[in-house]
Amino acid sequence: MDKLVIEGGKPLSGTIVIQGAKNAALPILAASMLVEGKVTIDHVPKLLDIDVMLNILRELGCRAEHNEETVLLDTSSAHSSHVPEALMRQMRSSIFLMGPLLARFGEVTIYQPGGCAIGERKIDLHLRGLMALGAQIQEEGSRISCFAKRLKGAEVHLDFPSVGATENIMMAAVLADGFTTITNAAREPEIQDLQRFLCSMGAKIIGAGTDTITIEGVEKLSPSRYQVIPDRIVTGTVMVAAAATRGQVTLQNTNPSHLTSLIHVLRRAGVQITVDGDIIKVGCASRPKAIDRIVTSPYPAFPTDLQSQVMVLLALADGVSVMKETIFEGRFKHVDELSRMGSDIRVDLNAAVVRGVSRLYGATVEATDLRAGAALVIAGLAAQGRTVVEQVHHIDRGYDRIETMFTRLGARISRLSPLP
Ligand SMILES: CC(=O)N[C@H]1[C@@H](OP(=O)(O)OP(=O)(O)OC[C@H]2O[C@@H](n3ccc(=O)[nH]c3=O)[C@H](O)[C@@H]2O)O[C@H](CO)[C@@H](O)[C@@H]1O
Ligand SMILES: C=C(OP(=O)(O)O)C(=O)O
Repeated sequence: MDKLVIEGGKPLSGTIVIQGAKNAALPILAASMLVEGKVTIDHVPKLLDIDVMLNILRELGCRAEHNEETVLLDTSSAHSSHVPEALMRQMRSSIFLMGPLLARFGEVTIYQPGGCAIGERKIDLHLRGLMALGAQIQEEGSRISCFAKRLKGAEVHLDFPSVGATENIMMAAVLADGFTTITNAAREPEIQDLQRFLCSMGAKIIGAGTDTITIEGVEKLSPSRYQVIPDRIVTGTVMVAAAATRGQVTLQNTNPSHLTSLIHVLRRAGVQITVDGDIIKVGCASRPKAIDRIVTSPYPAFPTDLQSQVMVLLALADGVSVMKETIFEGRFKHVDELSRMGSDIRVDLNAAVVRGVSRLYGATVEATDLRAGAALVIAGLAAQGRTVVEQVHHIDRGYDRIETMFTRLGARISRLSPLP
């Protein structure tokens, strides 16, 4: 298992170009199964989760290459609608194959998806959405089989604005007969990106980015070339790292409008942020200020995927902050690890009370999930002394060589891999 070794205490400085968004690229790659032919997707980051998605697509019979940041897919040779359990279990996003395979083949067999242990993460909203479109679903243990000769447009109301369920239902409805309306849909930028990709192939969808999405089913889609949006969570991670190390960083290829809630929080903490087109500049010369209340909620509110990273900044802030996590019940696992580094954080149910300390100290810590791991890297960069972050494979799910990214900004960070 790889480890990251960080010699902390050095302010980050320099310029960085932000990678394409994992959470946009994954559903877009799955949605490519809706079309027969050659699809090109640009700005796809080199990540473990992307490798898993491409392996699943190959297993289904597609040809897939990932050169630099471009994925070339040929879906015309796809012959299977059965995703093997071992691949399903490698990540949560394997669930995105359900809607497209059902729409294309009239049947799909999948298994309960795997992924980081950040909560129970049911898939009931995905299944109920597909049933509303006319799918018959059989569940036997972790195996889930769905059938529908042709899906039929319907009104689907989500009890909770689930990102993945919204995307799965959109993808299934694109080739359904008639109109589908999704109400209480999630509004994340990645959903808008999926709509743009599907429309580039000839789908008829409006409303992504609002809570009502309307899809008019079409007979067939045509292959296209598409570029995914910048990763707002990686952007946010670098912004917080710049602030926590009291550095000065310029981020290129960002979409600041996707980060309004984070920018607001960082400015309240006293971090200087300037925005110019797709460039964000972050600077922090003095100790950040505490923030009395941050609550994670669906977009456009503060994202759960940045909760752990911002907690590191607040752990170093002047005063007491409170962070409430409302999306995933198991997303405070970084707290125990941060306490090894000298933080003072108490968790009470879904709230963390963070008493800022003037300094964190290097320690050996474990990345328990993707964003918890990113938070520990930020803590290591800001801390005095050496930090070793273990279980780096979690971080590799979402960051394209995080050590290279931070080395470019002057950090002293390297990866230790076990000898083969
Ligand atoms: C690949 C991707 O885009 N991942 C993101 C996506 O995950 P994901 O799509 O899995 O997140 P959801 O929005 O679906 O989940 C939010 C909440 O709804 C619950 N739920 C979800 C589906 C369902 O059928 N039943 C149910 O109860 C989940 O357990 C969770 O408590 O949105 C999350 C919330 O912004 C982000 O943290 C993830 O980074
Ligand atoms: C939780 C995340 O991703 P996933 O839904 O793929 O587990 C994340 O990106 O922080």
